[in-house]
Amino acid sequence: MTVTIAIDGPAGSGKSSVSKEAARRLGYGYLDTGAAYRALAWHVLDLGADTDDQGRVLDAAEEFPYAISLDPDAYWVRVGDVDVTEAIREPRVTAAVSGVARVPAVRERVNELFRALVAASGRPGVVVEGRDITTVVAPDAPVRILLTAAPEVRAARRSAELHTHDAADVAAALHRRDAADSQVVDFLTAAPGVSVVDSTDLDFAQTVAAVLDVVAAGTQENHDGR
Ligand SMILES: Nc1ncnc2c1ncn2[C@@H]1O[C@H](COP(=O)(O)OP(=O)(O)OP(=O)(O)O)[C@@H](O)[C@H]1O
Ligand SMILES: Nc1ccn([C@@H]2O[C@H](COP(=O)(O)O)[C@@H](O)[C@H]2O)c(=O)n1
Repeated sequence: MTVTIAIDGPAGSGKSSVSKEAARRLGYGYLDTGAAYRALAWHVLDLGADTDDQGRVLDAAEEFPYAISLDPDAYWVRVGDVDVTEAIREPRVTAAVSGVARVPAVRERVNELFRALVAASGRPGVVVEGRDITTVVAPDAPVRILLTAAPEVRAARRSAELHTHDAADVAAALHRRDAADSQVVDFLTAAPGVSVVDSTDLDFAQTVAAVLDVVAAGTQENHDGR
């Protein structure tokens, strides 16, 4: 059976970069669940529809030819024949994604897809990151982590990444998205049994090491049957 390492957290907390590196070190797959919501938002926009129109979003989700790589060294995302790996990070998609993610029937569909992708991964384990992995997608995972950092630190990291954009605009967009997303799922407080890794005062390497420590403890505990 494939081991699931579940990691949740707010925008810019380091989920993707830290999960990808942890997956490499463990020899596991890496599943970015936010990419499915982003790709669906891209698809709805590509169809010329409004991402706030729940009926159109659901229709689009039913005809959604989505594919994603679970290889942490060869990451790609596709909708049909189109490689959308870069396009789903564009600000217009980021601004629209919360509208798509708040449709309950869409969430049920993609959650089934995530579980199927993990089961079919052919890897000993998969690091799955998102917002509701520890609570909804894989509440029974042997390792569940809430990766967090102070809001101003997350905003600064994201704006260092998007250095062509105004820092205040980047911070405002990040906080707006967290506010919208947290109305749908709670990724700001750890559910019972979920370990918190706070990277506010950690650099990237220290954060990866902290996550791997939790993984080692959790998988050992599971192995011992505790
Ligand atoms: N501990 C850390 N110290 C310094 N920089 C970090 C740390 N963790 C992550 N970063 C950097 O912060 C930025 C945001 O990280 P990342 O994209 O992984 O966050 P995320 O939680 O996946 O965000 P989103 O949910 O918006 O996709 C990246 O540039 C990443 O390299
Ligand atoms: N498990 C998840 C993962 C993501 N979302 C939504 O997708 C958006 C993009 O996620 P990123 O991790 O790529 O930033 C995010 O803002 C959420 O709206 C989700 O609902 N559940």
